[in-house]
Amino acid sequence: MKTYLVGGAVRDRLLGLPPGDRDFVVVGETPDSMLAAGFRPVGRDFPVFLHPDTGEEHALARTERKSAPGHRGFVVHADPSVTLEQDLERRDFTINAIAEDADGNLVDPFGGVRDLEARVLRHVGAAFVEDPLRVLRAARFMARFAPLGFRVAPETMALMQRMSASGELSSLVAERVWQELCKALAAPQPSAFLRTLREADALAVVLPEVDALYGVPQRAEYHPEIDTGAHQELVSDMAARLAPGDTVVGFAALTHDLGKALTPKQELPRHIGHERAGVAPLRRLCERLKVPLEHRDLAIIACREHLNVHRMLELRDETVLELLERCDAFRKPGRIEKLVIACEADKRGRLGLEDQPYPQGPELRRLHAAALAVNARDLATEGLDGPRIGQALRKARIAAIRAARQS
Ligand SMILES: Nc1ccn([C@@H]2O[C@H](COP(=O)(O)OP(=O)(O)OP(=O)(O)O)[C@@H](O)[C@H]2O)c(=O)n1
Repeated sequence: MKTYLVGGAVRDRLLGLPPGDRDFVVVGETPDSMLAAGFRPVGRDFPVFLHPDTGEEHALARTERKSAPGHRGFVVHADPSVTLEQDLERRDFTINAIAEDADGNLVDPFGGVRDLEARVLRHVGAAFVEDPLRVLRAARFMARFAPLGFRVAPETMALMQRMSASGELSSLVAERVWQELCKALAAPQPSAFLRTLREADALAVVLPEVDALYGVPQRAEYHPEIDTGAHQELVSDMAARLAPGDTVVGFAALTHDLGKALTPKQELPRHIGHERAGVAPLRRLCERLKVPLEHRDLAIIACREHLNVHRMLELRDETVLELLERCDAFRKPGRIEKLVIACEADKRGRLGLEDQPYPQGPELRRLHAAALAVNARDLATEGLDGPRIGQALRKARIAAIRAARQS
């Protein structure tokens, strides 16, 4: 059986990055011969099989990689006469179209190694347009590789712009768009995802709520020299630095200021009420992309509460308790930590404040712990019951917060 390692595993090893999943391409086989060799099929539309021992994915060489409406992946036709080169020719980027045989020899007909060395993301050929998701893939590869010095080749960017103009991006299914956004948020530089999509005229199609922040001025005392769009880029990169790989924090950081596109664009914008105004566009985005509940819930809390967290040190004890209650922190303990990191990214994602500490974080955690130390069971043993327990619990928790503040 002629089997080659392809795609991300070869690319990442050549870049000296830690190896991820290994994908293989198999030449000259049919679904029946794969089954006869003990491989297990994956799904119905994909001629992909799992190795009986390693469980690694082996795809039959194919000449079509179209995404079809309603399909999560490709509609493909396996054909044993398809050569390795024909398969590689239909792939997205030259750096993803390098194959390696079992002896470690590279097969690189489209100059992938040269482009890796030159740090260029270049499409392989005309088949690039077969899958509009590739515009988003380019952007998420930039989120990962821009810190290594990568740029998109001008001819590839021109092609991406034509793909955006064709209107095909709006046919992408939500799950595929969300998956690329998530991979970008898990990468070291999510801002490169946003910038690449903007340059390709695609951000307004796939994330119009995020795109709407560009051109909206920031509050003068923050950084008047950049707009709200640039602020969300800085905040997203800071979140990736503070919580690497945490897409729940990353999504909250990205979307916390969506309301600023809706608050009046005065000469000295103060964006009063943007934290409440942002919830509606955020919910719309989450519904459209079928964002998982964990991501959605934290993003809504961060959107609504980020100003309260910033003001935390000045808040009254009652207001601190309300903030903690609104965060649902008593039921989901990890959430307060993530909220604090998203808010810290907001604060430190401002020019000149990158290395400043964020005292609200440790303080909020400390008060949260003090409030949590009081529980309803303690009060029940004091003979209280029913609605009076709720009131007493509130009072006792406010007292605990007050005591912790003074200690
Ligand atoms: N729309 C797509 C999706 C995938 N591929 C090809 O299939 C390979 C595997 O895809 P995937 O696992 O999504 O990406 P990787 O490149 O492996 O990157 P990573 O694992 O880092 O996500 C890619 O390298 C690329 O050659 C493609 O050409 N077009």
